[in-house]
Amino acid sequence: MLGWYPGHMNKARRQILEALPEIDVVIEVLDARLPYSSANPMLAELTRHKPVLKVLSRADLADPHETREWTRHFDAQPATRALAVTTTQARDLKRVPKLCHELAGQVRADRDVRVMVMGIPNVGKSTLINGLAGRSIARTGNEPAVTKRQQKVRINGQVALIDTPGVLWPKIEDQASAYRLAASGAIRDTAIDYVDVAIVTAAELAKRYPEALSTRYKLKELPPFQPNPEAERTEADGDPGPDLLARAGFDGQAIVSTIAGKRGGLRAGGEIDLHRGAEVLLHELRDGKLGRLTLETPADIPGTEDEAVAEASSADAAPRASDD
Ligand SMILES: Nc1nc2c(ncn2[C@@H]2O[C@H](COP(=O)(O)OP(=O)(O)OP(=O)(O)O)[C@@H](O)[C@H]2O)c(=O)[nH]1
Repeated sequence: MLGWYPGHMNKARRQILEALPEIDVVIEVLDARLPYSSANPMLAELTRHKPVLKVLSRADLADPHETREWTRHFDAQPATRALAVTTTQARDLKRVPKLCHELAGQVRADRDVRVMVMGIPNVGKSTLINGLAGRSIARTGNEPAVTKRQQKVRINGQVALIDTPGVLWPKIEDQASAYRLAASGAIRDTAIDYVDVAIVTAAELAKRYPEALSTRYKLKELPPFQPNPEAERTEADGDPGPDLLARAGFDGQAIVSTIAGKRGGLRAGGEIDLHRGAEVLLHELRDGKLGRLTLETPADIPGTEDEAVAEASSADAAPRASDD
């Protein structure tokens, strides 16, 4: 999966290491809907543990309660502050220079605090740089990368910002993260089977936000279970494997199937086009049409005590997707 990234990894590492002596504070842009999975696991090591401002972008699409949990979680870490923003809104960015100053500390009182923005593709880095600069200096959207020399721009409040972001690869070594990244649109739709992503996401949403799902798609009754051929698949070709998918099986597939049935995916002869259901669910989720949702909480971070508790309680409770 995602053979694209390793080649870019070295380039990203080189670019960051070159800029590093210049940098006092790192701004790490994360997606507020998946702040764990949209992080790069090597960032702290790569930047030699420089102070970091975690900017949680797309706060407009995330669950405000969970966003508060995440900012609290990050604020409790050493040399770390967090700020949730709608990156496209300049007024949300006003606190950034002050927070960078606080993170840089006294030693930098004699000159500008030097800051570099880093993060995975499409997370909002350029939007943040342009918003902070008050003009368009970094490319946004899907324009191809053009190599150019990094320059510093002075932004409000004695902060000098490197105009080119450090593009890091996303964390893909863990299955749950890969699915969440795919659900959010952060990794290409061709990277993991599209229908699988929708099935796992539907089951997750049924656990975390059953009302949002049932309201949007009027899920009163689920269709009878259809065996999911995808769940039979064995782990191969670096595929994230069937575990999460198999677990998501019943509820996830039933939901995607119901959505397909209601939104133009019912074929002649009564056959259901799951791809259609997947398309509707994933597009609408990404567009915020299901409301403000967060796909993971600090308790979902693997290896935390909280995670063990969360796993146990979700296995006990395991609310059915038909909850209305
Ligand atoms: N709804 C919403 N959309 C945002 C937000 N921040 C960025 N976007 C959108 O997300 C898309 C990607 O933003 P970019 O700033 O280009 O992301 P990037 O990290 O620079 O992307 P790459 O150049 O691929 O590395 C754009 O369409 C932005 O308008 C936000 O806070 N809320």
